[in-house]
Amino acid sequence: MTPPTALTIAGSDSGGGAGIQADLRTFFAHGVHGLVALTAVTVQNSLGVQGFTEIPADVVTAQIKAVASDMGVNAAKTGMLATAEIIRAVAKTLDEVEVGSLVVDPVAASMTGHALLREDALEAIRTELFPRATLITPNLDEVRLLTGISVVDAASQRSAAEALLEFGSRWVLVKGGHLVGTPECVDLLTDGREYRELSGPRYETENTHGGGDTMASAITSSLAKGASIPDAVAAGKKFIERCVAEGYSLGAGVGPVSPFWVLDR
Ligand SMILES: Nc1ncnc2c1ncn2[C@@H]1O[C@H](COP(=O)(O)OP(=O)(O)OP(=O)(O)O)[C@@H](O)[C@H]1O
Ligand SMILES: Cc1ncc(COP(=O)(O)O)c(N)n1
Repeated sequence: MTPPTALTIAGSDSGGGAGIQADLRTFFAHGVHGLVALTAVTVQNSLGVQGFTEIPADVVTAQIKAVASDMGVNAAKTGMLATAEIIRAVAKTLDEVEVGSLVVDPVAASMTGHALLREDALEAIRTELFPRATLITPNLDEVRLLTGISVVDAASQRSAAEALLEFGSRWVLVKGGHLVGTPECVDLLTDGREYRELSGPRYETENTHGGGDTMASAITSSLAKGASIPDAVAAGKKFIERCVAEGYSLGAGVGPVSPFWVLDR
């Protein structure tokens, strides 16, 4: 039987733990066929990002059109988009093709603090992509960059989610992984009417590289299969929790989260 399809519009991680590599292994783990529009080639390993080269915007557009026109896209997600020019091209192309739901993970930097977005690009994400998104999934660093709000507790997490909704996405998921010192990892999902706190244990681990990408692509996989946003996010939270719990050391720095546990099911 032909599986559902999900498209990732994102960068490559030579270390294989984040970016399109994380997305493709997550799509595979969900029984979803992964399609790719590559935006950038990064040079990175467990110690960080040494640099990146972006793909020309017209080539990003052509990749999206090629797969959307022929294979169909049940759901799409964006990750590292590198430049304002690529963001504008992606936004325009998404208006011209059918992609079902769109999850925008506003990747601005690697967890090691290296910029993955040129300076003028954040504004383009806010104005060009958020209004087209079914769901946006910022982490707390991205929330601060996008809204100026520092999330320190449940109240500021809620204020930040409300500020983010103003940019025009249907739903916002404010991920709480970076709120250290709490025994639980709480993510807040809202569309401005419904507020759902998704809470789970915080695992003591260094190996969380690719966690954001894996979460967003798990959600995108469920959307590709026809789930609602609340159901897709709840399933994504369960999936990433297990992937964080089973993250492994690789290299001298931060290891990746692991979707390999699905192979034992
Ligand atoms: N130590 C942890 N234990 C359990 N769950 C975690 C942990 N760290 C993050 N998570 C969960 O993983 C998901 C990704 O969260 P996070 O806020 O870390 O995003 P991110 O910064 O985009 O990810 P990363 O930068 O690691 O790729 C969220 O659902 C979060 O609650
Ligand atoms: C190509 C690419 N995309 C996204 C990330 C973010 O992932 P992380 O925050 O885990 O470093 C990354 N490091 N590389």
